[in-house]
Amino acid sequence: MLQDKDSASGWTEPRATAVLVLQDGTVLEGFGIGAVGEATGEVCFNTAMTGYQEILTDPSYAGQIITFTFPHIGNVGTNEEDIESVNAASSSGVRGAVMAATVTDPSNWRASRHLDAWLKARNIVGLTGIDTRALTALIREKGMPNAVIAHDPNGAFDIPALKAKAAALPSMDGLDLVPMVTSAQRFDWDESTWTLGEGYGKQTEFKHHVVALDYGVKRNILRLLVRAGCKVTVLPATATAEDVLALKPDGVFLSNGPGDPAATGEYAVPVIKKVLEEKIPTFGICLGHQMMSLAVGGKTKKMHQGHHGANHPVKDKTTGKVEITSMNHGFAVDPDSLPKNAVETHVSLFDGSNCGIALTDRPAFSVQYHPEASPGPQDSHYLFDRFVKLIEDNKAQR
Ligand SMILES: NC(=O)CC[C@H](N)C(=O)O
Repeated sequence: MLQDKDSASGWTEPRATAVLVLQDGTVLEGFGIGAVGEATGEVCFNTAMTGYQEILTDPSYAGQIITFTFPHIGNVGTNEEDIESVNAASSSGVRGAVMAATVTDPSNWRASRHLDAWLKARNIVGLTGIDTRALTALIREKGMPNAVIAHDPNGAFDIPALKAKAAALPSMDGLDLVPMVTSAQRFDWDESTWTLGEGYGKQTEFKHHVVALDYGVKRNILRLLVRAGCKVTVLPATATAEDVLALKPDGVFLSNGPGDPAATGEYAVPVIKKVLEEKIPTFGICLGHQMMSLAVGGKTKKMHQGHHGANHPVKDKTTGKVEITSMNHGFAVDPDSLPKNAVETHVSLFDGSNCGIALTDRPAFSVQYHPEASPGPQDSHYLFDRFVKLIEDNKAQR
């Protein structure tokens, strides 16, 4: 895509204004959108056909560049509501966005901003106009590569330097990225600060108090906990077991988040172990699920291409029901590593990987997927009721 004038016809091929340079030296040239500059990360593909704004604000994507397999991204613009990060810290998630088609002007009654301006404001470097099918095929074959994404309106790229930079990036294996996105301090989640949808009316009376350990929590999880009747206190990922217990919670929620669960587990697992020892009802999602598994002695492993999409069928082995779920994970719990007191409750019908556990000797369970993300659309919301039931049963026993 170099600028090259054909003097006979006067035709000019446009100059590339953005590039994606993979660790293996592959260079993909296209057009820049969003933030100008360079960003680095692990490239994963997301197959969701809707929800790009939720995806781009999910703190679990910290340290990653997303390539969308759906070609038309951005055509409904962006709005003030479909945001999953909960504060300034957690909004520094995804590093880059790769899209097939040129982003058109927004056409939607909810749109308040063009994706271009919105990406700029969130410091996300974007690239359009590349063959995302080929990139996805490459990821399927070779696994998720590290890469540098660069956007320069003048198209001046030092390709050898970018290649060297991409090749030198550390693997996601072993990276604790939670400090980038966790809340700096404790706060009580207040629904009224957000524009609420139907059924999400402001709660003024709460039946239960839940402490949410924030490893990069998504907003809709907090909203659904509130809708289920819980007052939610959010604690930073570095909170100690004493910090949690001092609040005398009826339940503890372990959030989703970025990076390698084993790395974050170094400081989070002792806290989770203590919470489980105290028999406090506990519910974990995604990174929370992985770290609950680590806390009972299980192991996690890096996946080849991960699961990122909104059409993943999961079977609840306790009811036999299949739900269509949203997923975003690059690590998975090894079911063979689980101890006897951790029963596998959910499995992926795509590849049989573990999607959930329940403890037999503690009021605790967790899932690998995102029950709050509603692709089913509400197939998995029952998990929030399951959590509240655990809390209620636990209260009744005391
Ligand atoms: N969404 C998440 O919580 C992701 C968990 C973890 N970072 C993974 O990639 O597997």
